[in-house]
Amino acid sequence: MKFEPLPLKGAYEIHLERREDDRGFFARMYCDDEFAAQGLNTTWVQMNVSLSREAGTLRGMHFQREPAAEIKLVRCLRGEAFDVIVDLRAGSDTYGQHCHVLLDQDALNAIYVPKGFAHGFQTLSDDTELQYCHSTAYAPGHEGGVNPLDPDLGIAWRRPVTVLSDRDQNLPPLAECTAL
Ligand SMILES: Cc1cn([C@H]2C[C@H](O)[C@@H](COP(=O)(O)OP(=O)(O)O[C@H]3O[C@@H](C)C(=O)[C@@H](O)[C@H]3O)O2)c(=O)[nH]c1=O
Repeated sequence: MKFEPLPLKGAYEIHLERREDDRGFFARMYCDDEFAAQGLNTTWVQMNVSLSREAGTLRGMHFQREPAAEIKLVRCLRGEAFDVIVDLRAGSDTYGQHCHVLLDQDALNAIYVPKGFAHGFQTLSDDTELQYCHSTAYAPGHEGGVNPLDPDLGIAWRRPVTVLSDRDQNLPPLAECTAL
């Protein structure tokens, strides 16, 4: 596995390494030892999958507050997604800034999202499936979000938004979010 730091401190793009042979390939998706050596989380309590049928679907920007703040490890199992994180950490030099990774079934990559970030994505192909590992259990009472279309965030979504849940349409702008 290769850990490539993203512009926002603590976040990484992770590249799985293929061992190719005439049958196909083998790759390690997660490794306690390698994550620990990078100082990353090694305790995952929930694994989720989502399928978005229509290209252009947008989900986000989501987070959970303490005491349920979570770290996420996100991969694309099918299709392609423009995956974005926003730094909402109190006192962070990069508060309010975002960065992205193109998650792609063929690229065999993943994004590591530290605590204190909002996360979201837009699908770039039909029937895109994302898999998440979470460090903390789902806690609806501690969920929060920031509006993915807020001009103050300035996220250049890759295509017209085709599907956005009612909840996500009504998320508050960055200016109304309190730091995490
Ligand atoms: C996130 C989650 C949702 N649910 C339920 C609640 C609801 O009935 C249904 C769909 O939930 P949502 O509308 O919140 O799904 P979705 O909008 O896909 O939420 C996800 O968005 C991306 C961007 C993330 O980063 C994830 O952590 C998660 O917040 O699934 C669970 O049972 N467990 C969970 O862990």
